[in-house]
Amino acid sequence: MTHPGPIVELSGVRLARGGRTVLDGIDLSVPRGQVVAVLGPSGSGKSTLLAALTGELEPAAGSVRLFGQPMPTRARELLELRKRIGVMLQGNGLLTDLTAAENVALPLRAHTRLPVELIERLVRLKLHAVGLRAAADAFPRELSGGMARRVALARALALDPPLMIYDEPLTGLDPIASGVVMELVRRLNDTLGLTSIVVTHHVHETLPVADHAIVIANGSIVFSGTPAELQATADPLVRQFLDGEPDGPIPFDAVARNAEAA
Ligand SMILES: Nc1ncnc2c1ncn2[C@@H]1O[C@H](COP(=O)(O)OP(=O)(O)OP(=O)(O)O)[C@@H](O)[C@H]1O
Repeated sequence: MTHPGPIVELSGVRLARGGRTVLDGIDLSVPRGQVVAVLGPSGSGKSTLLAALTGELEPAAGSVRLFGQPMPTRARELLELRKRIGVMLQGNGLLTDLTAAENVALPLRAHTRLPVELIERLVRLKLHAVGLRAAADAFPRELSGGMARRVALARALALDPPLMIYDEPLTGLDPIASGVVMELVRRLNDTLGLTSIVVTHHVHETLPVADHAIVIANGSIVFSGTPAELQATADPLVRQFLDGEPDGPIPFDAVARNAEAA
């Protein structure tokens, strides 16, 4: 099921929440093998974009194509497609009364009929891939924040999805753990032949491992280019976001103002 074109392709996409347009005119093409950073300030619509990528939110206009196919609308086809997308959600989402290995085994138990021994072997391989084979029997509370995040990563990889989507993978992590997780995102992408989309406001931790970056703000994509181009941009809107300045073209109370305009 390989195809030569982009893994993800959004064209003229408009996304609305609660009857209000959150993003409009979104064009995005993610070639196979790339790590793409989707950046933007809080409330800019990153989670909304992510929901469109997983088929959870149907665009109000435009088209979303994954693996060269239009996003299915039928529930059954959507479910099949989702098995090909590994999503690591904000926070860990690990079940606290299950061990690391049992957490990683969950998608395999839910979506395959593989024999128990094979599942155990696959789980060991996934934990090894994130450098945590020794932690297989540990419960989430016994792991550091960074280790728990890596277990969540192993679980997202359990079904060998060709596309990985990370939603704020660094929330709550210290700089060292953040570096480890982002290095891992890059290494797994390259060694397993994946394509990765990292949705985050952690610009400085993410750019070093990204091939391409887009910035969303004020309802659209305001920058698209390489990390080096992003660092060098003079665009005041993008600079305000990169430099973390409270005053500038992005209103400080963007969410409240948008709500008023609705
Ligand atoms: N279910 C919803 N109904 C109405 N408005 C919504 C809904 N979900 C999100 N919004 C609005 O859409 C806008 C974008 O929200 P979104 O969560 O996509 O932003 P974000 O960039 O992911 O923010 P954060 O970084 O804080 O998670 C916000 O103004 C938010 O209030």
